[in-house]
Amino acid sequence: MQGQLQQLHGRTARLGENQVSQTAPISLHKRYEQRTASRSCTAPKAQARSAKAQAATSSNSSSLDWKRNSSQTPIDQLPEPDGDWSLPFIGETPEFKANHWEWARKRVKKYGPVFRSNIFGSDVVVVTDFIGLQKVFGGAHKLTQWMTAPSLEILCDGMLSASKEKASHQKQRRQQGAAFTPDAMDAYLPRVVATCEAYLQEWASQDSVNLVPAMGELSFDFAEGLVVGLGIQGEEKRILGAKWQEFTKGAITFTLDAPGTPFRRARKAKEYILAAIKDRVAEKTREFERGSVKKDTLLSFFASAKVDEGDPLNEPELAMNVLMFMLAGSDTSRDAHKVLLGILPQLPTAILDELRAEQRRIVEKHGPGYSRAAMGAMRYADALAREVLRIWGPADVLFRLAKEDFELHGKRIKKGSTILTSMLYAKASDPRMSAGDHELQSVPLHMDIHQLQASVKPERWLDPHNKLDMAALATFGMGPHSCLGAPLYMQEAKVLLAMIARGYDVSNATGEPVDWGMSPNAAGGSPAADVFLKFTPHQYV
Ligand code: HEM
Repeated sequence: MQGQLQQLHGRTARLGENQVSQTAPISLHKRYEQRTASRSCTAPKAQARSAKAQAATSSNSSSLDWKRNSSQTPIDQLPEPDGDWSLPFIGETPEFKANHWEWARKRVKKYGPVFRSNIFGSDVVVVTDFIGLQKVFGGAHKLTQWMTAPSLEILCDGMLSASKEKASHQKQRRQQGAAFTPDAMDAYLPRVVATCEAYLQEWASQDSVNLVPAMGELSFDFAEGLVVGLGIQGEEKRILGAKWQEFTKGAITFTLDAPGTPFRRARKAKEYILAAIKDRVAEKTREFERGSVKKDTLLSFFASAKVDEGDPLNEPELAMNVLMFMLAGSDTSRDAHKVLLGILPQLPTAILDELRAEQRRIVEKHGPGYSRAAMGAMRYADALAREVLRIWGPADVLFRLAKEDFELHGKRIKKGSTILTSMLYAKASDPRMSAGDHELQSVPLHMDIHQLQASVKPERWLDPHNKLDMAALATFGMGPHSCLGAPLYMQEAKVLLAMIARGYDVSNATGEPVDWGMSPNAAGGSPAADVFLKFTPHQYV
């Protein structure tokens, strides 16, 4: 399901109709060479330079700050960003897709933290640090406008345009936000627990589990079950899952609506899915009419918020919202769970020991169940899940449109420019994490998934001096459009980690260390080849 709702839940997005993002996969050997290229010791000078350059940087969402022009020079006298957008169509896409870090690193060194490029057939202004992200995302609806691929807009029947204007977006967010409150999270918890239990038991009964397809099934189950709660099983579920794949594969593509095109297949798949959820939506509408609504799914919380706002319940519109929630929550979660579970066999023993020790303390205090209090006490599991998202999070790029001319790092971003925010490079160069090596080697040590001993440090999230919040992950976006589903993903991740820590050993049945590829969304995929895990029951807690 590579073609996901890229802008709603931010993976490497492809822009509209002239998006040709596939490049030839590079060989494993080549990938290794690129990864290790110029990996040398960190220069203290570079460290100091980097820390100084970003001393004022904070990614805390509370400090999201924007000002149209922070320089002394009038905007129309500022220079435009440097860079190369002379190559039309393919532009720098192959280099970007092959190795996002290296592509950004070279250009930041040459042009500074904001430069221009041509990616996926569009001229873009690239923003690569947290100062820039704060301005671009914090300035939503004023300096910048949310954007997505035309194919997706059409498939969602124009509903995504609500995200573009302040008033409609705020209203939409209020209503959608009702599905992610702490009370809503409590309502979903039993289903999350039951789903994780069932999958872990099933995986333990198998000789080995193919990581990526298994996480695809799990995430689809989470998405379908928590959003709409169809309660389907067997063949019916298999067909719906297949239709879902067709829909998401064709959601970001050329808008050519002809027989056999991905867009036509996606449109047909969408109609099938909407028909499948129609009855459940109608049932929910009747519950409202009877005044006996059972709040147990995202749909029910969202519909209640609409009623509270005095909006009449319209079944087709509810169904489209269900589709959007599922779209937002499935592939991103699959990719995040894939890394969370895939790295377990390679994690330093001390981390696994601490995870189990925390679960022992929690069970002693709260009992074996998964209550709100028990979930709240899982601070180490929470920190580990964040750390994995930080290192190899699904969203490494988001796009925005400049609504008006504004200044960034002394450059003029012109109204109408497409802005590509590199969340991956912003994290790589985050002075709270990087020792400066992001300037010297393509993958900085603090984000190197192939060197977990050095990169994974859950404790950095537990030290209040670091002042890290979810925005520091960048992977959930920042500012007014930031991910509403983050608490739901974190709940799933914590339950999975807790159950594994209490009762399973996870080993790599492939026999070789996992090759995660060049970056989370690099051409060639991540992981670069099938990974098989073995789940062995072991009563630790
Ligand atoms: C690891 C999992 C996830 C990741 C990495 C992720 C990432 C993101 C990102 C980056 C955005 C911001 C997009 C932008 O600014 O253009 C976003 C928005 C959103 N996400 Fe997620 N997401 C995840 C899971 C979920 C889940 C499980 C749901 C719900 C079922 C969800 C619902 C949403 C919604 C509704 C928005 C739109 C917010 C708005 O525009 O106001 N996400 N997500």
